Amino acid sequence: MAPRIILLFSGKRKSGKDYLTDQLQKLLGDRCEIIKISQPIKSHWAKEKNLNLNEMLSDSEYKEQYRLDMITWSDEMRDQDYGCFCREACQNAADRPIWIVSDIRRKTDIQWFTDTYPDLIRTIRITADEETRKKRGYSFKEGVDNVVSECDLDDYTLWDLVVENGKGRQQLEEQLGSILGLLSHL
Ligand SMILES: Nc1ncnc2c1ncn2[C@@H]1O[C@H](COP(=O)(O)OP(=O)(O)OP(=O)(O)O)[C@@H](O)[C@H]1O
Ligand SMILES: C[C@@](O)(CCOP(=O)(O)O)CC(=O)O
Repeated sequence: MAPRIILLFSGKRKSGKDYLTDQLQKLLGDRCEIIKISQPIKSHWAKEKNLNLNEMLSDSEYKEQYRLDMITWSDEMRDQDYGCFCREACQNAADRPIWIVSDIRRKTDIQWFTDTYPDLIRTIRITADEETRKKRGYSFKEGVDNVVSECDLDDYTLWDLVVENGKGRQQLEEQLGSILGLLSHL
């Protein structure tokens, strides 16, 4: 079964992309599949450097030591083929009607999904104020927080939905309800 809808989630570090997409998955159960574009990047890096892949995929501090190197390496790969990680992540995804891509970071990510799955794409931006993100473990890092990886979608305005997940956030049920609204035609 090919996906019937693909939700693309974007947001700055510690805005809550993994948190909200995990909660959404709990609600949707086996109707949905979470896809991470960073999965093939982290897998490659974990193999190369003999690292703990599960820790790399979690929200722990562990992955932060390697973020800068992973950005540099993955951008070199994208320069040759901007869709390489999107494609690999989707190839490994289960056949489920709803795909949730939890880490859209670049305009080229949106372009690849829109070109590959026309009409199925909905884009969601998660926002959170800096103070809240800092409480969740964010601290500014040169070469990480001021480069394309974090900033390319700052000036993107065509979101289907923006979900506030900082100080002004609604209850979780309301946040999830607004996202479910994008699936109402299914
Ligand atoms: N609405 C929320 N309520 C409670 N805790 C939250 C909420 N949103 C996020 N968090 C917590 O904040 C931390 C960071 O969130 P999360 O890992 O989802 O961010 P992220 O955007 O995926 O970050 P990164 O880009 O660094 O992977 C996690 O420990 C998560 O549980
Ligand atoms: C290297 C990178 O994929 C790390 C993403 O880690 P995370 O989604 O923040 O867990 C970021 C990027 O692709 O620019």
